[in-house]
Amino acid sequence: MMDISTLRHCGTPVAVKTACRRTRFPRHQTRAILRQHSPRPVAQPINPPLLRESEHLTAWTPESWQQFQAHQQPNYTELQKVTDALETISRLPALVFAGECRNLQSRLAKCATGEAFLVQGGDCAESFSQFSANRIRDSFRVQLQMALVAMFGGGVPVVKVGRMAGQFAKPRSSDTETFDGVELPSYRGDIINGQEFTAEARIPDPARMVQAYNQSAATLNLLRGFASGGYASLQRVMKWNLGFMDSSDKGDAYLEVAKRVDEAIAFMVACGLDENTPIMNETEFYVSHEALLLPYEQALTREDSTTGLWYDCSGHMLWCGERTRQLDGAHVEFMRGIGNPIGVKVSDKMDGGQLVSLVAALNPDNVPGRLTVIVRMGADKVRANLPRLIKAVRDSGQVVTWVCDPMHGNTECVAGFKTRRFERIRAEVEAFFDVHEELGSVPGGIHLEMTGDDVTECLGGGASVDEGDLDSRYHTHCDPRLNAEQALEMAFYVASRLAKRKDMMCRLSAAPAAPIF
Ligand SMILES: O=C[C@H](O)[C@H](O)COP(=O)(O)O
Ligand SMILES: C=C(OP(=O)(O)O)C(=O)O
Repeated sequence: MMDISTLRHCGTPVAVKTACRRTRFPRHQTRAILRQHSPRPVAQPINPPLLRESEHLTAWTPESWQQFQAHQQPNYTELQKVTDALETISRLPALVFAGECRNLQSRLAKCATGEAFLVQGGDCAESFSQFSANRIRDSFRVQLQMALVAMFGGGVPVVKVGRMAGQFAKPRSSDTETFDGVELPSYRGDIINGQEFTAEARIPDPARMVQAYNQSAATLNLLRGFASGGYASLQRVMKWNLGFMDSSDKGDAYLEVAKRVDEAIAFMVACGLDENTPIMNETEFYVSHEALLLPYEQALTREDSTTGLWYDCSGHMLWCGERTRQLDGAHVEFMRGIGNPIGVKVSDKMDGGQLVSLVAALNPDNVPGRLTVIVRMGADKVRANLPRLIKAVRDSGQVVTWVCDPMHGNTECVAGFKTRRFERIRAEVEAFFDVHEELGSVPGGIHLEMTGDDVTECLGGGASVDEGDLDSRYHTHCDPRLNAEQALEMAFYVASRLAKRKDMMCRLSAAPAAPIF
């Protein structure tokens, strides 16, 4: 894999140019590589005025967010019940360990440099009614398949992070929903209120936080079992295919990859590889969710006895949504103080200066892997808007992991259903890779709303879900998810782009080094 150290063999910018010419790189890619690797001032301090703007972010405690405006929070009416639920949760065990969060952060640092790739996916909104071991298994299984496809095809390690075991709270565009002339408070996720369209269900119920905690604990328990108990063993890759994909194109394509992996493993075993090593039988799987419901997140924030840092132990990675990422808001205040790796969602509404300020507030020590910027702009907007964000962050010397969420900017309403077209989703991923290729920056991962179920929520793809199919298996509690086949199709596309990137880097590193003198 090409990284800065391999490029050093190419020597000066002139030598890089020569190497690029020898390997017949298109001119724009040569320019991009030069930009990436020519000497540049070491991390400049962020604009002083921006630093001054965020000076209020100094003393942090797990509850300091309460002094700032918190958007998208429920209006609980029974305050004693809120206190009781939060007290209960704060006495319950942490769901994740700080050491696991640190491991994930080091993996995400590799995604920032192109030495690994993040595949983050799962439900838009986990729900109490659809909670089942089979669903957890199927979601985990399709994420394993995607990782295998991306790793085998793209030649990079894949970091697997589920939107699972805590993805219960939803930010909404409007506080109310109207149906048949009846207006009710919006559904905000099962951790807050019920999806049924009745006045009673829509009342925020604090006891739901305890139920969400319990469901997260059970989900995580099962995921840990699958990850380390043999289910994820590389010798089972042929068995990961989901039954309903047996006769599909993508299912067949997956089996082809699995067969080749199987053959490669047989060869390595013949060479003396020990089949019983953990690397063959276990996998790392992390969980993440949007840290939206701040009282719940605070109740799970614990001091790590090893480092003295505070970790939000509700999940390994937490992110701040597009609607709650205000620099002077409560969510940013909360997120800046936790030790977990964190993410921030960013649309085309973000400008370069704002992003630089936000990154500085959330990752003032510029720690690689600490901050993932999850870009969600819509297929049409990425080419026009992402370059200025990448350049602003790069010029300020900040290190972030760039990830593409091709779901949230591509939602539309068709035949009364919120849906997304696979072709638009893929177009956004394509634009994301293209922009990074042009700028010489690193596409670090993908973030998807997806499920292991055979749902019909997103249109198109090889599975050819069309408008008439939407109402047949539309089960999401909030936004439309890719079904297993569509998710796998996306993994094949990502693998092709990773392979292209790797090939580009290899050709460059293989070019004869220019003479040093
Ligand atoms: O998942 C993201 C948001 O919660 C969701 O897109 C909001 O949907 P809305 O615009 O229908 O409120
Ligand atoms: C609400 C979400 O995304 P965004 O903040 O990007 O709208 C989400 O990922 O669930």
